[in-house]
Amino acid sequence: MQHLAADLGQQLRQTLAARPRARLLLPGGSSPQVLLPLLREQALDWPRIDLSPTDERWVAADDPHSNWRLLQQGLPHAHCLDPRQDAQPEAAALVWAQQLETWRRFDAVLLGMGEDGHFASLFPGMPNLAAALDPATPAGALVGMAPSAPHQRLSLNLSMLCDSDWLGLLAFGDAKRALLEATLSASQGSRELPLQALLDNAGPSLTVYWAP
Ligand SMILES: O=C1O[C@H](COP(=O)(O)O)[C@@H](O)[C@H](O)[C@H]1O
Repeated sequence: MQHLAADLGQQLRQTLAARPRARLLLPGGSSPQVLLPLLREQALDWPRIDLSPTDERWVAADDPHSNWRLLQQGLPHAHCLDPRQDAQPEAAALVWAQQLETWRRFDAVLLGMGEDGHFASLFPGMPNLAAALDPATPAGALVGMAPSAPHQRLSLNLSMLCDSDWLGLLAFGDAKRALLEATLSASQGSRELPLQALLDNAGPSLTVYWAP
């Protein structure tokens, strides 16, 4: 995890040496909980860093399940954009994506994954999954649906998430490792498993950070 924090820190420092602001996307869920304190210790001019979650659960901003809340509390000196840009999820997704449009191309995007092969809030079996994983779909955000509560989500699509100078995937535990290895050795082309689409599309530009 120290290695990941150092790599992200270096990428952000390089960006801030060249430009006024750096743009960073981080995952929510449980995985970043170990990373955030290490990242906060990096020598970075945090007020010049714009941060957004890769996806958000459709709950109140102060709900314990909120990814925005997790990031905002973990990196309090960064400027963390709340995806809840409207009272309705569809409109919120639209406005959130419009705001992120002004940030692209991102400087660093770190993704998390689930044992079911989802990343961000792009879950297997979701009705609008095929379009969300199609690299030909314009970069944007959508309303996602998780199989477990909280069900309703906002998520950036594959095109948006991969539009970054630095792309990482954080995974903990043996089950995620086994899924990654099986997916990497599977034949390319199937987009039924979101993770497969990510690995196919990102190719060698994606660095996987695994920890037990
Ligand atoms: O629901 C989510 O799941 C993934 C993976 O979460 P984890 O708890 O297994 O690390 C996460 O990347 C995503 O941001 C989150 O909303």
